[in-house]
Amino acid sequence: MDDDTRGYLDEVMEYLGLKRTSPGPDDGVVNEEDDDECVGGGPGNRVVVPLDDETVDSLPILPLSIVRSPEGEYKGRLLVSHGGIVYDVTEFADNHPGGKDLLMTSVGLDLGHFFDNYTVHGNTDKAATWLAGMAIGRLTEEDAIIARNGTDSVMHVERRHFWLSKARRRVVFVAATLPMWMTVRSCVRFVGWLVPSLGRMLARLVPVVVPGLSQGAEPLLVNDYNTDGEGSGMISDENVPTVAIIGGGIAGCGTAVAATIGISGDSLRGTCRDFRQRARSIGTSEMDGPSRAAARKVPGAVGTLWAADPTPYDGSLRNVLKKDFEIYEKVVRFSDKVCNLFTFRWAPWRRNDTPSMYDAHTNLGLLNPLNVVPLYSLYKLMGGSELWWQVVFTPHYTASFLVDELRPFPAVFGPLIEAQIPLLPNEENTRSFASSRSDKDCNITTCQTWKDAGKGIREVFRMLTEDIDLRENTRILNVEVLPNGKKRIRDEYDNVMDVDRVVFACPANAVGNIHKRAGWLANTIFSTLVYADDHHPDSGHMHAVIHSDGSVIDERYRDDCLKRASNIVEITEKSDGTINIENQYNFGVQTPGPGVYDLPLDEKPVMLISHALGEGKSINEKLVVGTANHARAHPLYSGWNVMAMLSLRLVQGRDGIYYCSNWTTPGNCHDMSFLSGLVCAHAIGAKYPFEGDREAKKDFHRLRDLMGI
Ligand code: HEM
Repeated sequence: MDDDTRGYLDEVMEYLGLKRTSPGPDDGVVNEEDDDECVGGGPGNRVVVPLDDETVDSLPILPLSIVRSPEGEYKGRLLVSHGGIVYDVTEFADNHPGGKDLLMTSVGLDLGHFFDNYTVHGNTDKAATWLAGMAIGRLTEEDAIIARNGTDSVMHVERRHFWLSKARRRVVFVAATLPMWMTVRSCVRFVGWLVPSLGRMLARLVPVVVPGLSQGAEPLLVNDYNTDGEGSGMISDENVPTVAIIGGGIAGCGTAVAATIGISGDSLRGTCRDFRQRARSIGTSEMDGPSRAAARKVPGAVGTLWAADPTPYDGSLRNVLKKDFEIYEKVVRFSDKVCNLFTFRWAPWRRNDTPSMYDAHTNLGLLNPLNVVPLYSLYKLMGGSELWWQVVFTPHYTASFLVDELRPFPAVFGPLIEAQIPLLPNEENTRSFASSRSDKDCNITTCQTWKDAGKGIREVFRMLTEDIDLRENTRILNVEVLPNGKKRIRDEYDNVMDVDRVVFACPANAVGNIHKRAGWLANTIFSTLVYADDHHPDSGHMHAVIHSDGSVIDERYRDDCLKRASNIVEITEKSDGTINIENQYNFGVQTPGPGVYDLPLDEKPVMLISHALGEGKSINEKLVVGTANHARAHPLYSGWNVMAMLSLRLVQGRDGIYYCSNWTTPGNCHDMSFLSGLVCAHAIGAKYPFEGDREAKKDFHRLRDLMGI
């Protein structure tokens, strides 16, 4: 890799918040230092707790059976082990930045597996030093090995689902009562419209939030902050209304931009404070470029597929698995018809509406059974083969969502995703044409804007965070509601700030430990959300390697793929009979920054982000720029998550606290997350900033409807 390319990759890495690190467990990087242990403190380091020999020797030896007590609790204490030392994490559980639910997953188990797969723990020395203060005993050498070897992803997933199923039992109850609460809210709003003071009083009596009327759920108005008493609308600097946004991903930026740009005159104005928990979410790896190739090496499904190109050719999987493609097409058509029926797409006033990701769950769409019936079940019911699902559907969309468990995706998802990242390309969802760069170019309709993404991402982030008091890499410890209605925010450096509204734009589990008084209902919702890592915590799709080693692509397709594919997916059968989905994001095509985009195709440097390398493959360590970890980045689009997302309206705005982010939307895309931020800002009093675009505004209102605010 030449210096320019390395410099550019470094810049992209820094910008995306990715780290130059040691790799994850299964990422195939040939790295002599892989086994070296170092104390937590650098990005991606293994977590080694700083306990000296004397302290370790003074710890009592405990039998493994104590750590591994049923459900992990020993006499009400939560115990874990790590490197042969036993830690009591009972008090820490309520302060764990990743949330109590995730920590509970590890109780009774060894932390090595968790720290390897949630590499955030090695980014600083916090986890290591905090653990040091919690050591209470040690295991014998044999027990330490048993503990480590006995903690794997199977055990992890089992435990995680034990806690998830507890939350699910509760959320079913909440979701079942949702229609009743929605009726109550509407009645109270109607009363509030007639007699505002009576509406406010009633809103205080019901246990769910009524937008605009419950305490804290009213929009902030400039006049409330008018200090000169003359009604001139002037705001003094001290008295300006403030909003704290916790989480600096695309959703947090959405709130920020609307709260600063979209607000003028008659509504909220003023500073907006963004506590960036991490600089991770902006521009992560969901970018889709012009097209995507897949080479499959699984018996019965040998062939290739240019996903955006329907043209039949010898060896195309469209021919090899023709029957399954036809079945899938029928499923999509069926789902489309049912969804259209519920969403009134057939009605004259909706005929010109553009397709929308938000439609499915709005208005009567809520009653559509395909919101909860999985697409997979319909496909299987209609005779589709497991092979096609594993070799075509899952890899194709894993490359988009970085979620390799797609069976829970609801059937409404079929037509929605076909409109955007089609497996069944046609004239409406794909354009195929000769571009100035290649006569073979195929473009997926939604993906053309990415051509300038390298430059664009920087510019977009700068613009979104303009005029904002930005605190990067600052953890928020606590949000407390004060008697005067203000929210007091305390960060890890003991800074304290009182604000009028708070917007959480971070992963669901993390909210609970920051907002300790969120209440039973909110906590039930936070606990229900299921993410990709809850199914496959150690799969290669949680760990990315950024590099320029083109040899990882089968040489038969290498040149073509590097020039024109946004993703390259290779599916192989592993020696244990399971299927491996290797995914390379081709950054050379996806986010070619200034100076790279315009290069002739055969002069472009190789810029790849690899996931789940196939057996026997490796990446030359010298060509590696860094790694990334996707834990807690990708919620699943599942019936459970839809239930939680729809129920969230019952707590949105309580005490002036709102929630946005991917888990508050039906799906997992940057545009939805961004819009969720705008929706929260709007509930707080900001105007929708893109008034001119009618279709976009319709989607904004659809998402408002879904989020219930
Ligand atoms: C009991 C031992 C654990 C300790 C001492 C611990 C400690 C920490 C610390 C210090 C952080 C913040 C890191 C930073 O700011 O640099 C963190 C974040 C996190 N932890 Fe843990 N952790 C533990 C267990 C777990 C487990 C078992 C999981 C997953 C199953 C987990 C998942 C997470 C996640 C996802 C975050 C990131 C939260 C966010 O940024 O939104 N942790 N943990």
